[in-house]
Amino acid sequence: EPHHASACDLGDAPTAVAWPVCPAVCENGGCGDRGLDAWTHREPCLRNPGSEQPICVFTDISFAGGRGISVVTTPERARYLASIPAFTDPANTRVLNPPLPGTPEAAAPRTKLYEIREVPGKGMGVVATTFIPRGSLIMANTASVMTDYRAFNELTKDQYAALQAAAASQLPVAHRSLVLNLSAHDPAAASTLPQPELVERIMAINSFDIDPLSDADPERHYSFFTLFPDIARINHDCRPNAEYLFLGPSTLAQAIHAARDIYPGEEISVSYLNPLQTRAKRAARMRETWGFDCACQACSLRGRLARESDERVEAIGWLHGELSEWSGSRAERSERDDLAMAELLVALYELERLWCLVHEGYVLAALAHNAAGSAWDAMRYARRALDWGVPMVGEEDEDMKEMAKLVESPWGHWSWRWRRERERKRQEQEEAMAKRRETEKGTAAEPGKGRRQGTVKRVEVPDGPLGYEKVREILKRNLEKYLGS
Ligand SMILES: C[S@@+](CC[C@H](N)C(=O)[O-])C[C@H]1O[C@@H](n2cnc3c(N)ncnc32)[C@H](O)[C@@H]1O
Repeated sequence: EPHHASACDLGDAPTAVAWPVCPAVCENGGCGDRGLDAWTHREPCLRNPGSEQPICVFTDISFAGGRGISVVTTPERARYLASIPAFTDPANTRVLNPPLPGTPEAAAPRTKLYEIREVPGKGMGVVATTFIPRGSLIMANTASVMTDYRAFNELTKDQYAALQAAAASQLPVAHRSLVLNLSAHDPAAASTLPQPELVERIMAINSFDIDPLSDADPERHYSFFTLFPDIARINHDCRPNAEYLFLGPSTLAQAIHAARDIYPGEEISVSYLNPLQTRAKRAARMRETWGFDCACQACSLRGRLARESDERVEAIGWLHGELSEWSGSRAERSERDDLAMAELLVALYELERLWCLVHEGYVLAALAHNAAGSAWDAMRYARRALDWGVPMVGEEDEDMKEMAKLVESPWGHWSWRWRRERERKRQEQEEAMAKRRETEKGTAAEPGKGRRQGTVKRVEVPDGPLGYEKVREILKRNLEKYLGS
């Protein structure tokens, strides 16, 4: 049962519906709380019995240069959100978004990278109008409507749909119409469905899972279902030419970067699902979660070409797993095998046209080269990993940070001559143990004895042809295991 009580001091902002307001927001110091004052609207609120906190709609119409944002969440989280740089430093978000349709900014002349228009068989889509080089920022959007997963867990569907509708309706008018015009699959939906149902549908079709609070969040990793309305016009492709990247608490924005060079007239695409799955798995997932059949080039391959693509996807998965492993099983393999596997991995990403993921191959190739003591090759791959990877996953990504360190000094990186170092440490440990045993026996160790005296056992690198054959053999063995045939 939602609480029915009088409103807190919430101003006279228009909402689409008359709302019961939960007094807990005020009782707990909410309305007088400076953290919550940052929000221009703090209603409506709903709370079911057993829930610790109400869930309310918090809107800040001044966010991102007057574009606005609405968040369906608890007062505690709203207070926290209001303290992050996206809110406290307005300069961060002022010029991030494309101008809102119908505003004077939209009419002003400017260089456009894309247009939003009908794409046959897909509804609306985003099409490049100029050459967009790989790595370029294509567009960015601050969040419009964010729904805390807590709302899905603690409220009924009718309740959270009502809050989401209020969230959309409290946005400034040009922004609100941008949101309400998004795809609801059925063009008649906007005029036939009640507002809560329409907004719920728009949110379901167009939103991303975002974790904006990350480490600083007291409850950590609580996701928000988040709408970025311009980005929401980008259609899916299993081999996309662009990738999305959440820019974090500094802006609460999502960015789209080109994963490869994009030419005028090409549709800009992202992948809605993990592209590293076989065609059948991708198709099943697409049907199940999105309700449409993907007709992208990779999904339209036939016969042998389709089988080869699936095999490459499986091989990428296996090679990636093996080359990410830094333990005993890797030590059993030779450095040469690692290098051949890394080269193969990079080639497979390229053949599969997985431009949004190829940096992962470069990362593993850089580490494999460094582990084999080949510093310059390692640096070359690490540079490529950064060049391709940073626009896709950001500088703060752990792999990218690792590559930045490797580029600076391959020799000081943990992966440098990994097998040899591992063996040296193992020997040192053995010698220390032996010495301890000696001492325990009461036999005084002679000076210098038991210490390492340049006796590092080098790992043997087998001679003979560097084996593509051998890698094929390993691959085949493991793929059989993996594929079961
Ligand atoms: C986030 S929206 C993308 C923009 C949408 N086309 C529009 O008109 O606003 C997602 C919806 O677009 C359509 N869509 C996206 N990618 C598609 C594709 N590759 N083929 C067919 N329809 C697609 C589906 O209806 C999907 O539910």
